[in-house]
Amino acid sequence: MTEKTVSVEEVLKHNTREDLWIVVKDNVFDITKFIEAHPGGEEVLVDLAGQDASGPFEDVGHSEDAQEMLKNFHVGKLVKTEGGPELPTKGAFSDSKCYDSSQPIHPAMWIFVVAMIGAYIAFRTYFIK
Ligand code: HEM
Repeated sequence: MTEKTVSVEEVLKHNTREDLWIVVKDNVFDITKFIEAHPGGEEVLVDLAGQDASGPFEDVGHSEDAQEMLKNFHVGKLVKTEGGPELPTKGAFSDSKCYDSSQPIHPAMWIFVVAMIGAYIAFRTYFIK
């Protein structure tokens, strides 16, 4: 039996929470029914709907169980046509909603820390006799 093939155009259509396909390493998966059960949360998957999720999937360092699980949702092999549309991709952690440890701490965080220290000193000064 030959494996089913899926075009980029087809994947692009399944880009909503109610109808959610993603691509991992040139294989297409229909994960609509899985998103609620995903241990990493729904949003990261919805954010990648109709896209190539290979980068983020790899970055998380999913277990073998997770890779096995993927097979249950297999639709077919992705076929790209020359000159055709490209699948959007988040590439790596830094573009997705996943935490990116390579980014420096946001300046607003420092303001918050300084404000908390200031509040603590004020509290000690005025309320503790
Ligand atoms: C449809 C494909 C996916 C499947 C079947 C899947 C499955 C799983 C499973 C079973 C876990 C539990 C830990 C483990 O066994 O590795 C997990 C955790 C996680 N997944 Fe996925 N995942 C998928 C796609 C993604 C994508 C595209 C992202 C994007 C960033 C993602 C982000 C995460 C995160 C952040 C965790 C860690 C949750 C935690 O430990 O708190 N997953 N996933």
